[in-house]
Amino acid sequence: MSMTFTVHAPPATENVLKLSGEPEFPIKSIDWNIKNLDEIINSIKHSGCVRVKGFLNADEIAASEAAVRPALDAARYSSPEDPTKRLARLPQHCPALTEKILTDKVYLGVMDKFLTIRHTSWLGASKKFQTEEVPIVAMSSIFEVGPGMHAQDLHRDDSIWYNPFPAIKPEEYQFGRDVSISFFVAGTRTTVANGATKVIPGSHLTAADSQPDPSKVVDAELEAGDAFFMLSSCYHGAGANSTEDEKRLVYALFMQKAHLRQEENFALFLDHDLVRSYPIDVQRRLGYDVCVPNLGWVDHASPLESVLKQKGADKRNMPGYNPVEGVADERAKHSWHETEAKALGTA
Ligand SMILES: O=C(O)CCC(=O)C(=O)O
Ligand SMILES: [Fe+2]
Repeated sequence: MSMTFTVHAPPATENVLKLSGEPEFPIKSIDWNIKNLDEIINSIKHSGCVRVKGFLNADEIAASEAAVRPALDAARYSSPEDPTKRLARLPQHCPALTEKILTDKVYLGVMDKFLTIRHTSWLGASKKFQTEEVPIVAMSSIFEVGPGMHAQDLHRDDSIWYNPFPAIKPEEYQFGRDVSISFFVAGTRTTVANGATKVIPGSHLTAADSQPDPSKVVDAELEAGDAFFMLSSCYHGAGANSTEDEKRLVYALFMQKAHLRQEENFALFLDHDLVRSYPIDVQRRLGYDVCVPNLGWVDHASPLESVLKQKGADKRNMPGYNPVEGVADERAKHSWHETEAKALGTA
């Protein structure tokens, strides 16, 4: 969640956990190139966050910055007290980075593991009806934090979804508890001095309404090109940029469960031709498909078909709301374009 706070966080006691040997909730650093995702997934389950090394190579770091630089330079600070530039719409400002992230096997593998939703219900007494949906993008952001920027208050990015969760022990963590994962990619090196994100590892295990303990804050410093996964229930906040002249550039692309309202309202703003220029699976992840069985439709069809006019893109078994085999209705015998679109004169 993008937040600008004028109230300063209480002074943080940095890295206190490191004083007594191995911290209970370490922020592990894991190579992007790993074959098996378990280490990343288990680290996130346990500590709430993990650093992943080398997500972008030097060329990709430079190309991403070149893509966003004109818009960043044109943006203004909202006030002298807030020397941070924040751009929304990463899919518009930086399509190559957006596509790289949204097709990356590690990114999707982690997101799908924590945020896939499953549901069972019944149609009548005999037809069991099971659905499953992968997560979609929650929000995107490009932020460049300038010298003099104050620290953010510690916060949870997922408070926007009213998710109520009780306090648990690390071994009690169940997939499904979290509704969103925050994901940052460092465009420049992030350090304590230039305001690297401050995180309370392990705070995802505390109850939703519990206060953060600033004495447990750890600095999640990153090299340029590194990425940082963090459960959105983890308390965190930008550090203060106390440098004379360093700007901290970070890209964010968060994911959320697909049945919740998207944090960033892409559909009301992104140009349809821009969205269509992405591979269809990326379009789905951007939220331009229905969440099965039937959430988010337009004209009773997936927006991929009815809005973006991509014939045959509706991935559901049937275009009408009737996803159970053997209970087809009349509409299900035809594709959306053969029926509704013709009637509307849009086919
Ligand atoms: O600047 C950062 O490192 C974190 C920003 C953040 O947490 C937010 O804007 O919600
Ligand atoms: Fe945040």
